[in-house]
Amino acid sequence: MNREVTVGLIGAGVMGADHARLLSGAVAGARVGGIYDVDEARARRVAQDSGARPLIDPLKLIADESIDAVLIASSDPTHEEYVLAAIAAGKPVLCEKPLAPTVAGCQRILDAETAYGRRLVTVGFMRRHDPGYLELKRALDDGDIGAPLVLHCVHRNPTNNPGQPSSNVITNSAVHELDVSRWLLGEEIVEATVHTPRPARAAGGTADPQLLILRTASGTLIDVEVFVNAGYGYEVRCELVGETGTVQLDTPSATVARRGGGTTRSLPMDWRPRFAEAYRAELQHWVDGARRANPPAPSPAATAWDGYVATYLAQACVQAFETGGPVAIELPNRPALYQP
Ligand SMILES: NC(=O)c1ccc[n+]([C@@H]2O[C@H](COP(=O)([O-])OP(=O)(O)OC[C@H]3O[C@@H](n4cnc5c(N)ncnc54)[C@H](O)[C@@H]3O)[C@@H](O)[C@H]2O)c1
Ligand SMILES: O[C@H]1[C@H](O)[C@@H](O)[C@H](O)[C@@H](O)[C@H]1O
Repeated sequence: MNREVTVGLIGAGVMGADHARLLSGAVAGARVGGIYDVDEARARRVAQDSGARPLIDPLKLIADESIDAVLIASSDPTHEEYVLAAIAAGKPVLCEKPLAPTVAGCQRILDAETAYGRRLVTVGFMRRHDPGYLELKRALDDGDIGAPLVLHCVHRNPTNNPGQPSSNVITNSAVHELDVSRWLLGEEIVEATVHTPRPARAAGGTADPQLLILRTASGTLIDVEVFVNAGYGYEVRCELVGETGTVQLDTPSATVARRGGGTTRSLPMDWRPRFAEAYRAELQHWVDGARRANPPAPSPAATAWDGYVATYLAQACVQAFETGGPVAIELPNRPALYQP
């Protein structure tokens, strides 16, 4: 296929609406053809804005002949059913993270894709397309800072479902660091411990913040402070410490104000402005892949295997949170379809 890719979108909430906006105005070679959301009014609104058709049956939308590729941005527990339907229809599918919230759900997706015999699934771990993270990876891979020793990560949201189960802080939020750390370092995480301070009052009973300490196979240590009810803004930090230097993400800010004897860099209040370029690049990369029979390699994009591993690691961290102890992690063998 070398023509325009017609995308079927499932989920028209915050992310679905943003993806529809990008596909319609900032990504070349794609259009949104149909949209489904259980909330019909939302689907209608986003469909109107992007010139798509609102549909009332998600499985028919996925199977529809006019739909070339499927984008899933519905809530976490609904991903599996839609990804499996896209694989059954033989269509490329970009699924927002997490691939599925349980390891068993991710396994069913791996089994279906392996039986299909070709990779169709991409997982929306968009940080792999962020210019800052790409530069960190380049610096490490080119030997600019020597061998990696420690990766410091901070992931803060102003507010995020106060009172949600404490495990969600890991499976829905820290899962980004679990994915991006193994991608950056190019090796697997083999041990996890989770520490919690006194919970923030704004978290409404959720254990938040949480401090994840992870160890990789070669002995690099990763610390992740994830604090999703931090109040003040949306912020993601990352510093990689190597044997001969360090490299750190800068927090992009459109302006710096100087007044009253100080400087102020503004922070966004959610992920969309912070990762705007990452979302755009992720979608462009996915659309380019869907248009060609053989997508360009190597690719930073996360496969179903990466989605499986992220959920596997998240579950190990939940176990570490619940037991208070270190949890040793041994991944199953990577199926042949996902060998590099
Ligand atoms: N990559 C990222 O940075 C990022 C950022 C935010 C959210 N996400 C992920 O994107 C997904 C959507 O998050 P959001 O922030 O847009 O949430 P949201 O609550 O704004 O939107 C979710 C939408 O899914 C719809 N929905 C619920 N059940 C459905 C079903 N069975 N079928 C179809 N639609 C259904 C809801 O009506 C809602 O409109 C989640 O999986 C989330 O984890 C990823
Ligand atoms: O679903 C969102 C999204 O993945 C964001 O990137 C993350 O910062 C939030 O914590 C999470 O709730």
